[in-house]
Amino acid sequence: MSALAGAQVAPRLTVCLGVRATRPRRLQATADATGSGETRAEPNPRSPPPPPPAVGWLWDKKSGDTARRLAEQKLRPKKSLGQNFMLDDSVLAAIVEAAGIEPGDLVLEIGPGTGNLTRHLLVAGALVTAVEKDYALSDQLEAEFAQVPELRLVCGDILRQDLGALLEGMRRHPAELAAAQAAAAAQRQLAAAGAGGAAASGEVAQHAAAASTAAGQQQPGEQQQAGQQQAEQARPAARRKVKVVANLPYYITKDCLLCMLPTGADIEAVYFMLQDEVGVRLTQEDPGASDWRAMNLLTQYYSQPRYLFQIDRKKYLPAPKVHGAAVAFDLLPPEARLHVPSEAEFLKLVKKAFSQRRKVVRNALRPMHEPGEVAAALQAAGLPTETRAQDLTLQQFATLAWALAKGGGSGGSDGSDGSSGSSGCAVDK
Ligand SMILES: C[S@@+](CC[C@H](N)C(=O)[O-])C[C@H]1O[C@@H](n2cnc3c(N)ncnc32)[C@H](O)[C@@H]1O
Repeated sequence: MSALAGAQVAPRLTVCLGVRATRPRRLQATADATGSGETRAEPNPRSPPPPPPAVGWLWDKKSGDTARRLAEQKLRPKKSLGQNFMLDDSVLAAIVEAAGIEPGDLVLEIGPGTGNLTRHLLVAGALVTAVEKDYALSDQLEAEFAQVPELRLVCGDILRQDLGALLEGMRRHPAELAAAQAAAAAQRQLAAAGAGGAAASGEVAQHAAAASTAAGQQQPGEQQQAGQQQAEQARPAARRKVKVVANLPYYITKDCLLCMLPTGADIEAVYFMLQDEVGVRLTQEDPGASDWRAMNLLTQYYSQPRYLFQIDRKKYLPAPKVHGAAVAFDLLPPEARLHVPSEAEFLKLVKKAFSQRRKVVRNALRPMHEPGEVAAALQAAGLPTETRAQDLTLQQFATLAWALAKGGGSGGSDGSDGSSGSSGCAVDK
């Protein structure tokens, strides 16, 4: 049974994890998830068109004013948490547009902060799970979005989450939401039927019970709309991939990428706002530059990175020393990755080759492989024996790995596919 199935209303699910003690989940009653006083699924076909989505009422320019809201709440940006808040709504809108967010999309947001990006995601129709480490901000969000079941808030450190479990929970969200919405609709009907006599309320009560367990039988008009919604949201949920969207605290950029990049089986794409310099470096295609590093190879192995746009540093509060950038990483599912003898050994080989950048590869790979063995493999791969790591493309590294595997070195195939799976930080840092 879903976590919300027993509730007769549509509460927002808050999960508190991390160093602070887990607080009891708060189930807050509301007769109307939109907060507008209207219902979202009117059974009467002559009723006015359906009102805007649940977060519509939250959305206004003023509430998007990050600087004012921080001041009102007496919250100072914390440097230790990489808090550089985005002040420009058009930047947030642009990244949501670039991510192609559509109604029902499952989105993981890292560091929602004041909820400014979160709002854009919700208005685009996403079902958002947001992980915020700052408890002061998290509490604020919790209060503000209490009536918005489309948002699930996790208070904790993204790097300490079990990513696999988090993603699994996100897949259950549409079904839980549909059940909660149906239960809320039933609750409204129950209230409306209060004056309608015992027979009618008996019927509705029966309906409420059914709806609260599995979004079950409903009244005709509502049944159609809720049914459609449920079908759209719940049916493909088991297979639906997640998008990650974040104005990332710069200090966790690399760790977040190491966690997320290998999850192409579960995550479709990652859209990060990060330091411009990092964005430029990670999206360069060819080797040769002094800033071509193991991280470039790893990024290319797991994804197709795309530089989207630069973000002026003055658009952040406080303004950091350097400009930002929006970058997309389209994650490759395991079957679409470059074929290598063993994924784990391949990544070890790349890391080792870059560990002593001044050395040629055949010396840098010691003691993993003897220089003579590497020289022979380089020759077999059609590469000069004086090759340095920063000269090699991903494909050339793969060719070298195959040549070494055939030569029987310790870094060769271990017979496994080396898949790092889809949960947690499986990449060896
Ligand atoms: C750059 S701010 C972005 C805030 C907001 N999304 C915006 O665009 O203005 C980074 C946010 O990530 C939060 N944060 C920092 N470290 C985190 C971590 N390890 N896990 C989750 N959130 C974190 C900060 O508290 C802050 O709210």
